[in-house]
Amino acid sequence: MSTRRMRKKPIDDAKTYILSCTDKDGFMPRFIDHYKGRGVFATHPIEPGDFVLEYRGKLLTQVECKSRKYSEIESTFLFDFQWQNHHLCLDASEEDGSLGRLVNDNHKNPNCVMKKIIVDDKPHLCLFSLKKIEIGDEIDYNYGDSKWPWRSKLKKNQAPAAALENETSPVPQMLNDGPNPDQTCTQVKGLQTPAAALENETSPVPQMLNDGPNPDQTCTQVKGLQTPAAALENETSPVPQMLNDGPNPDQTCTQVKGLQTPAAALENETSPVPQMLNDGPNPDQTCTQVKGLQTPAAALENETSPVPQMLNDGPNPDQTCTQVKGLQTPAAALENETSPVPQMLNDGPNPDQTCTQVKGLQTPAAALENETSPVPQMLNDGPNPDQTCTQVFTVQGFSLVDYPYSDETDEDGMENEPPTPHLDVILGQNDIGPDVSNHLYDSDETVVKETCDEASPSNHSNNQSDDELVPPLRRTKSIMMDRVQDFTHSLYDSDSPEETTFFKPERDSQKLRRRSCRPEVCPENVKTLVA
Ligand SMILES: C[S@@+](CC[C@H](N)C(=O)[O-])C[C@H]1O[C@@H](n2cnc3c(N)ncnc32)[C@H](O)[C@@H]1O
Repeated sequence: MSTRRMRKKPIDDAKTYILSCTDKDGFMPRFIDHYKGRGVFATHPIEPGDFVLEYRGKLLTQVECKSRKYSEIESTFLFDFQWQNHHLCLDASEEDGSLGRLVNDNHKNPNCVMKKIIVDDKPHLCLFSLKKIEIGDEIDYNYGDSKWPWRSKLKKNQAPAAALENETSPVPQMLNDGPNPDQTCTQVKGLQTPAAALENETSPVPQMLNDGPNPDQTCTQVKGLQTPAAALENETSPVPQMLNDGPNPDQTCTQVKGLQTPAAALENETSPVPQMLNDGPNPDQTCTQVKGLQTPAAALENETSPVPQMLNDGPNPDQTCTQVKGLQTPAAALENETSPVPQMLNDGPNPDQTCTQVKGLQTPAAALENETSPVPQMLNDGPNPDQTCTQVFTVQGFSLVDYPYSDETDEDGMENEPPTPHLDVILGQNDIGPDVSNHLYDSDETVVKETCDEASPSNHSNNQSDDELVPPLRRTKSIMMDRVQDFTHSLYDSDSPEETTFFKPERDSQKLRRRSCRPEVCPENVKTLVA
């Protein structure tokens, strides 16, 4: 008799983890180097087509996303995509301990691809493997058609200066821990449904290790998103107004206020885009972290450190003690072998912290700042393509450093090439691996069928075309979801050809920044903090 365990359908697997708001077992974050930062590595073999990780974060409208101010580093955690004619952004800039956000870019030979998965009428971004992934392999995927600085070999022998960046940088975000209450409404609900419970029976994901999101916050959000009452309220809008009540008053009052400035309010009146305005960064989180990042000691260390490689594998201990413990200590590694839920041991952010930051992000001062920014902060149009290209290269400042691990050869001619047309990306994608659809599974069930009710208000798209809402350049930078369909359409059809996802280019800063050790990934910081 065969003892072979039946393989769970990848799509169901994905849903399980989406609903439980946990990461799958079999992956570990590890510090790679000062340029690449952390990466995610397989600790178990992965079959082609397998669900890998969710790219978790806060689901925002692009309008809201643009109204927020992100640091350069934060910006690299923004993932724009389209869904049902809505232009959304997954903001994974908060260090919530999830692994999906730590997966690095590989545009040449990625082993994973991002897909949209709809659960409870809400889109999620998930990585699926394109090929067999062995233990020890780094998980990666193509960030999209963009001249990401690390793809080019540029100036050499210029030492990066993270310390300088720390002095001037507006609060890198990757420090805090604990699940973001904004994110998990649906997930929390999902955790408690019988269906989820059943699914979890076959899942190796224990659910109860963390405190989880604040139920009050979550309920409100879920209400906002899903009750018929909310739909009624939106009589003038074809799209449900997913305006939640905002965060716990202790936390992000200012931010919520900031989000609801008259301009935003006007926008909301006419915008067909669901207003998934959640409450931004958790105020609790970043104060300590920021402190941790900006202490003179840390700065000095960054300046003088000869870049030790591989000493640690995770975030700055100052920030995420619990998280680091859970995720990254050797003990945690062992734990990971037996426990698939390394993420949820901590207890969320401290409400005291980021009020100031949040304020700073949203106050009129921030708006003024935007006025002087070379990057237009407009509602739907995003940056001018030209500006953006420059921005990608100059704002991030990567071009200043010798990126020793560039995966681009000089022959690639990336340096002087204009942004690759979208079509090239699609074609390029065909090269990234074999068609693995046969290895997946054959399911008649699609995520969309399962969760997207035709009558759902969220399906009432406006007449505006994508072109009107999304600037062409963004498209050129997008990760085309549909290219994934080559091998995944047999799985589900949650993507429509026009739907795209892509990371945002850096938008806010005008300065050339240099960077080396990002504090949250600096081994020396970890050492110091651990000591
Ligand atoms: C979404 S984050 C990925 C996690 C990141 N490595 C970290 O430690 O937080 C994107 C950032 O990772 C780095 N990165 C991603 N892919 C890279 C690559 N192929 N080479 C070098 N750096 C990369 C860049 O700094 C980029 O801004």
